[in-house]
Amino acid sequence: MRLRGVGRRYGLAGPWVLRGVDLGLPARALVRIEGANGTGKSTLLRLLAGIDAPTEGRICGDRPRTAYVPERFPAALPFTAAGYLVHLGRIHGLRTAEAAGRAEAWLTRFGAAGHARTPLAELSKGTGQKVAVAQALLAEPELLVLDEAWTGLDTAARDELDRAVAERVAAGATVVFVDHDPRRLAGAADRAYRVEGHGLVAAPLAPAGASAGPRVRIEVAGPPGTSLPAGLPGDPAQEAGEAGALRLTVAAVHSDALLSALLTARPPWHIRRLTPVPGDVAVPAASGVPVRPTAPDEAP
Ligand SMILES: Nc1ncnc2c1ncn2[C@@H]1O[C@H](COP(=O)(O)OP(=O)(O)OP(=O)(O)O)[C@@H](O)[C@H]1O
Repeated sequence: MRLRGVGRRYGLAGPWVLRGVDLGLPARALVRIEGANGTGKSTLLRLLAGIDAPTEGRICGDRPRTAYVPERFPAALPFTAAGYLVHLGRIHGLRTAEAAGRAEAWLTRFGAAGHARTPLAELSKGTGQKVAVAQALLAEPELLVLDEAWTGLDTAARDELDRAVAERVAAGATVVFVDHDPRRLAGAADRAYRVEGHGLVAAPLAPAGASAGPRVRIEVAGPPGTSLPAGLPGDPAQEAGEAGALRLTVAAVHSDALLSALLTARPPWHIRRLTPVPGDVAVPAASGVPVRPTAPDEAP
């Protein structure tokens, strides 16, 4: 999908918010959009998500299966949390039982399973945001558009969303996000753009002075004569490890997806050790990966 010469203004004679925007969205990419307040970030995301149309210009190519987390969640809808997720899952083409299973799984991942039967209107802002994020993730979209989706989430849920984003990208999806925190997924983004002067300009991937985020080292060993699979999540740096092992260094946000890819490779790779890179800030707890590293200095 590609935006060509896209412009958007509100009202017949309103000022242009965006103009002449050209943007291609590659597969398997994490794309950050930044910019000052009111410059048009949400406008751009709504166009990308397909819930708004350009005033001029075109969006070309086949629309990927798309899911979107808006800046404001419409909490007044007459559903329970689980009912809403199943309804959205059905809209995304899932069977009811499958949608219900995914709804339960995502609510559990975000620590909101206890609110499955709570009406949306009675949810706290943070729990409502977990539901908003879950509705987008359960669709396993090819294009995931996140407008300040981390806002209002507790620390554990923010980390979980980081991991879910990395998993989506590892699965080949494109994730486009806006977040007020310049450190959000720093070190993991593949491209960054700033909305400026009604257009898009390339932005540095990690702003000067911002942390590149915690990293982990993973010592792996493959069957003799096997080389590392191509296209691994997080594009890990490689160096020789101990006793014929390979030492991979990757942003911690990609570690779950990387471990999964290695363990499910054919033939599978053996994980010998996982350690945080000294000097980086704390590594988020790994989840959903059927391996526990055995080193005494393993990540928490
Ligand atoms: N539905 C709308 N009708 C009229 N004007 C709108 C509408 N949506 C956005 N705008 C205007 O378009 C401009 C860009 O808004 P937008 O929300 O896209 O910016 P933003 O960069 O996401 O802002 P913020 O950082 O504050 O979230 C603003 O001047 C805003 O008032």
